[in-house]
Amino acid sequence: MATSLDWWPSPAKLNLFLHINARLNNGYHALQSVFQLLDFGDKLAFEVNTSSRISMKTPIAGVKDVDNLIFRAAKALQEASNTDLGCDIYLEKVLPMGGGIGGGSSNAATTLVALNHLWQCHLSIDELADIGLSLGADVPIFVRGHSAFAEGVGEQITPLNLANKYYLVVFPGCHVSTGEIFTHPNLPRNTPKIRLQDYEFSETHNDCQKIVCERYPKVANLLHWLLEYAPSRMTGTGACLFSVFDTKSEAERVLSQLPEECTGFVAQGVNRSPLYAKLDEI
Ligand SMILES: C[C@@](CO)(OP(=O)(O)O)[C@H](O)COP(=O)(O)OP(=O)(O)OC[C@H]1O[C@@H](n2ccc(N)nc2=O)[C@H](O)[C@@H]1O
Ligand SMILES: Nc1ncnc2c1ncn2[C@@H]1O[C@H](COP(=O)(O)OP(=O)(O)O)[C@@H](O)[C@H]1O
Repeated sequence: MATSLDWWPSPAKLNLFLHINARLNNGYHALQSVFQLLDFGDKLAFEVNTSSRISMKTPIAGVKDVDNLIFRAAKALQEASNTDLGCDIYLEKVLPMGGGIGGGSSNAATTLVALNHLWQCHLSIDELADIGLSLGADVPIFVRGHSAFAEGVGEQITPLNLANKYYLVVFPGCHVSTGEIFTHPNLPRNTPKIRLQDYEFSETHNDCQKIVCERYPKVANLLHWLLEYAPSRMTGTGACLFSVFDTKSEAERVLSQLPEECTGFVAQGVNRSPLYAKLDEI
């Protein structure tokens, strides 16, 4: 690995709630959710070359480079901007994959925003968000870089200023496929829409949680355990769970007592993505 790489943050998100309002004709589902960005995540570094070659220097085990959302994002930007430039890409992965904390989508967004700057493509945020949506429903949120209320399949976004709570995020040690949950016959699919101004954590829920708990006892047991300490819920389609705290020390105390088979981290909720704090520094 090169000696001094310039790292770009790729933060995690939580779905503080997830209501499924309808099944759409294309098989997707209309949702409402609050996306809370966190001050914790993966890191990416890019070394620009003039050969137009895009190369993953730190491949992800089990994910082919052509399927890696980072590679796909770089390729999509190369095509959209007509640049002749390429890059070597380094990834420091800390977020569990398929955990509902958006690691892959965030990696794609960081790649789009960083390379737009490094390749001097001058695409607007709207253009980057459109490219992002073609890669995954959650990518536009990370491109726009603000905690948000989301509707539709996640593309209708209203930025939000949320209280900067501390979150204990726990990975129960099992992966849940998003497709598996959305195709389940018993998934609730007609939760009435709420108005953004009526949003309160305690008045909302995650429509995927019951099915995931039924199919994955590890998730159910861990949720039961966490609820003894703090308000707790599943994020996205799982399998990660989170608990909400007012102070970092309370969250860290519960982290230190986690059952052995789980891993977790404590992060603060942030309204603005650390990705944009990095851009500001440049
Ligand atoms: C529901 C969320 C909330 O954050 O779950 P997580 O993936 O984070 O757990 C996401 O929007 C997920 O987005 P993403 O993970 O990009 O999903 P995609 O790859 O686009 O879709 C995987 C599959 O899930 C189903 N799907 C996904 C999103 C959606 N709004 N309706 C769906 O029915 C479709 O069957 C699709 O084929
Ligand atoms: N750079 C990447 N990081 C994580 N996952 C990726 C990446 N590229 C492709 N994937 C694929 O996307 C899937 C979902 O990943 P991720 O976004 O981390 O989970 P989730 O959508 O549940 O939050 C992974 O299981 C993996 O197969």
